[in-house]
Amino acid sequence: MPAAPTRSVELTWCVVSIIKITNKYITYIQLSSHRPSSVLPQIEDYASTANSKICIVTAGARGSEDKKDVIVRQNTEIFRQIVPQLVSHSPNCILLVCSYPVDEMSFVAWKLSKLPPQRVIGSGTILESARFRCLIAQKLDVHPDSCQAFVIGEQGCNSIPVWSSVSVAGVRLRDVNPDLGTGVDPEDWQSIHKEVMESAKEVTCLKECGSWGMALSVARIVRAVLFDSKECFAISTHIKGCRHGVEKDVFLSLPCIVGCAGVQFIVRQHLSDDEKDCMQKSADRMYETQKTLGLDNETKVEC
Ligand SMILES: NC(=O)c1ccc[n+]([C@@H]2O[C@H](COP(=O)([O-])OP(=O)(O)OC[C@H]3O[C@@H](n4cnc5c(N)ncnc54)[C@H](O)[C@@H]3O)[C@@H](O)[C@H]2O)c1
Repeated sequence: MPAAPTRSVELTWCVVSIIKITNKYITYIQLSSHRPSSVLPQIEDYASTANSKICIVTAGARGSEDKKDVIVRQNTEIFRQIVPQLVSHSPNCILLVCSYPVDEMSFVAWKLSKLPPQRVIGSGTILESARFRCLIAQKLDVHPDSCQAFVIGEQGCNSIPVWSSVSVAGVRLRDVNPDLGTGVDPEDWQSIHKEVMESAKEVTCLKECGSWGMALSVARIVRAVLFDSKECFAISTHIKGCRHGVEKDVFLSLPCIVGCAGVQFIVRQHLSDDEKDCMQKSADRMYETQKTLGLDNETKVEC
């Protein structure tokens, strides 16, 4: 693996570095950097991206994550410049969105691209889910691969840990501890979700860069698409009508089977009433933000 630059490590750079060494078969990766760099090729001419199987969009405005509404509007303008051009040259591509805030930007990319919803994927809560599994595994002293656990919904502080389905080797932990993940749990499993949300800051503090974990997650999604592996990831997807009561055109994370067609299907987890309620609240928040983006008149794609 190439040595990490000491300053200003962009997500694009990390994704490309990881994919280069793990995957020989990628035909093209969309790079978003405008910044002159000896490492990142610059794309001025979108024709050079023609017939990509997968286009990864990491372009985004810099700004405080507290000002999410401002960033959504700025990034929507950036996506207007990028997405239609990309898709016109690669009409059969899978569009993989990483830009913040990923759920809103996946919706924007879907609207602007006019692609079928299963071909627009947001990186969503894939990294949170990996960290969640890891911390649960540490507490139980088992390998993370032996733990099934997902963080779903909205990426960030409103994400939802699905305590109701956490299991090890098919044993649901709620069957062992019915209070698992609740406020009255004597074992305080709830604090693990807090740790997941704080871990991004901690990683950035310790490593001076938080992009490598995200880049590894993106590389896993890319591999699943290119090798049609049908792996299951918590990624941001169009969730309307997915049986959790959400009837709005919004993108939120749910466990999805990923293959060459993008999201092959959404896994229908049995959520508790509280978890469904949180999904609905996130969907309502998304919908309110989306209404302000002026995308309502874009051509609607049938789901
Ligand atoms: N770093 C992470 O761990 C991480 C994780 C998840 C999501 N994200 C999100 O992914 C995005 C990229 O992260 P980053 O750390 O690389 O940020 P960054 O600010 O270093 O990179 C953003 C890139 O977008 C480019 N850009 C801006 N406007 C553009 C336009 N109109 N056309 C083409 N390119 C344009 C910039 O030149 C820059 O290269 C951000 O939105 C970030 O919030 C980052």
